[in-house]
Amino acid sequence: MRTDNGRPTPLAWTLVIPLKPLARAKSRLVGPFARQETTPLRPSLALAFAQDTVAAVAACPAVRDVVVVTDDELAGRELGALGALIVRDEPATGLNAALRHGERAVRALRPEAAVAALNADLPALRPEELTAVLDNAAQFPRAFLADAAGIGTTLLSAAPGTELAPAFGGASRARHTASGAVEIALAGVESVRQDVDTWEDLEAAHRLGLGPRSAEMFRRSAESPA
Ligand SMILES: Nc1nc2c(ncn2[C@@H]2O[C@H](COP(=O)(O)OP(=O)(O)OP(=O)(O)O)[C@@H](O)[C@H]2O)c(=O)[nH]1
Ligand SMILES: C=C(OP(=O)(O)O)C(=O)O
Repeated sequence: MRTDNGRPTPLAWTLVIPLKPLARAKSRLVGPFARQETTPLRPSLALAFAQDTVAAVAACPAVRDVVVVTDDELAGRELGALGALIVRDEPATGLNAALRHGERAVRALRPEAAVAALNADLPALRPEELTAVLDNAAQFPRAFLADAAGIGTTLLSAAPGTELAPAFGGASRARHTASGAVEIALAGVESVRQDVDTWEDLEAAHRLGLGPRSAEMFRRSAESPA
């Protein structure tokens, strides 16, 4: 479809964001608080990352709906308060099953939706960089963005009428390429690539500029006694 000025009509996207139960999330995130085995900081960091991710997605003009697939009660409440629609992780059989379930829920509600899966651990995410990625993705039936490490994936998109066919987890960049998805080759979208699994990732996201909730949790974590 084209607008009066001849440009293609921008797609209205629905983003599907998967989130593990917070108590099990971010198991590789070992920082200055590492020896505090029972620390509540790791789940709180995971929640803060998800809140900053969802807030940035909700502020992106290309996005119509944000769907979070999670069984976590607290996260469901907090992310719902930011405008996300919460879908229970009914399959409860891992990340890709959760994404397929979220995609089915979206397509039942909006059969013509353009859908993109996005990780919940992008605490430096900037709406304008997400817009650039989605505008680029709109040219292809399926597209993906590699993570900052160049091994994984932070976003996978599917045009209306195309299945997402997610293959996230570990070295998913190669799997998404092999599946026929087009790799998005954009510069200047570091905030969409910078997922946080380790403390070093969190420091890298801090250098890019963390969202407010993650910045506060980063400060508290860094000050916490080892
Ligand atoms: N709903 C749902 N989301 C998941 C599941 N597994 C992972 N995720 C989410 O998928 C994204 C990438 O997950 P991972 O890197 O595998 O898990 P993580 O908790 O972020 O980190 P690790 O514990 O270090 O693996 C994050 O947004 C997770 O919360 C799952 O089984 N169900
Ligand atoms: C799930 C993924 O991310 P990570 O395991 O790096 O969090 C992925 O890149 O497919």
